[in-house]
Amino acid sequence: MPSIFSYQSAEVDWCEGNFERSTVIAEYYNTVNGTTLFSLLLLTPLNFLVLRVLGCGTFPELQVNHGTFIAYNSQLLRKRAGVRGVFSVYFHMTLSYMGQLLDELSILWTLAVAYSFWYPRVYFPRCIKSRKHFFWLSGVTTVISTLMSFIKPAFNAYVLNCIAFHLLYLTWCELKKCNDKRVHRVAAVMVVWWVLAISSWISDRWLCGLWQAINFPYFHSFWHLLIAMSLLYCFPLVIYFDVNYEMPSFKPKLGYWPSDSWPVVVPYVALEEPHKQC
Ligand SMILES: CCCCCCCC/C=C\CCCCCCCC(=O)N[C@@H](CO)[C@H](O)/C=C/CCCCCCCCCCCCC
Ligand SMILES: [Ca+2]
Ligand SMILES: [Zn+2]
Repeated sequence: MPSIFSYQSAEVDWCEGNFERSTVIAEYYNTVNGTTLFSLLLLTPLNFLVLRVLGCGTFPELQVNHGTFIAYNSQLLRKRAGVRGVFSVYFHMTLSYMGQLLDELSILWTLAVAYSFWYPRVYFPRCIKSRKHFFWLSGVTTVISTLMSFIKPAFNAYVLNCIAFHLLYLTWCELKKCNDKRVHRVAAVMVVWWVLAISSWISDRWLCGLWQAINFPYFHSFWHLLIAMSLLYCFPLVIYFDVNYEMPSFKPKLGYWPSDSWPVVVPYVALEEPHKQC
């Protein structure tokens, strides 16, 4: 009976050929590209710097508290996503059962933390009266989901991917109430990257025979890059709406680094004088 740590003991094997480029790395390109989530960590200090230079200068009395708060939120989101990248790399390097579970459970728990902290109160179920109650609901749901994930691990990734549809619905609800064109642009770009990402993920799982026939089985490695780009636009949106709900006296503004005119930009949250648009 192979150990749960054994190479290729996972219930899932991606399209890329195994051990083609290394004797210790099962899926070379999936492993290398699995590190893209770390890149999100590198962008956090930039976001913090921008908040201090462009945003919080107008609220010197809160420079430490408020700028740190938003940067902290953004950093927490990106740090959780960055740590996630470790398990994805281990999973593709070994294709082990433990690697698969660590990868999927870390996504589940990262989503649980993100929902617990940043799910808008206006969408709480009627029976939930406070953020503390929502924490408990999220915790219980996550523990039950964790136990259920051992039943049929091959289904876990499909269930996790369905959470993106709920995020799309939340985004749509928020955009209906918001007339800030920059928010709509960031949301649109986030969705485009996600559509490309999920198309690559599904393509790798369901059309592997076709891609192997033309010797191009790399769509899952594209998924890692594309979902990281989608998250890069998702995080500032989450922080933007969180500030609107939780700090109504401030007006967050989405900025683009290096500048609006560049074709590929890094979105960030800055602070503006307090007046409402969304
Ligand atoms: C108010 C709620 C705020 C939620 C903010 C969203 C926080 C997202 C945090 C973590 C998601 C990490 C997803 C990256 C997965 C990388 C690892 C990976 O690729 N694993 C695969 C195997 O290598 C595995 O097959 C994939 C499993 C499913 C991933 C499910 C991701 C769902 C969430 C995606 C969020 C996209 C944002 C855009 C939504 C339109
Ligand atoms: Ca493979
Ligand atoms: Zn992967």
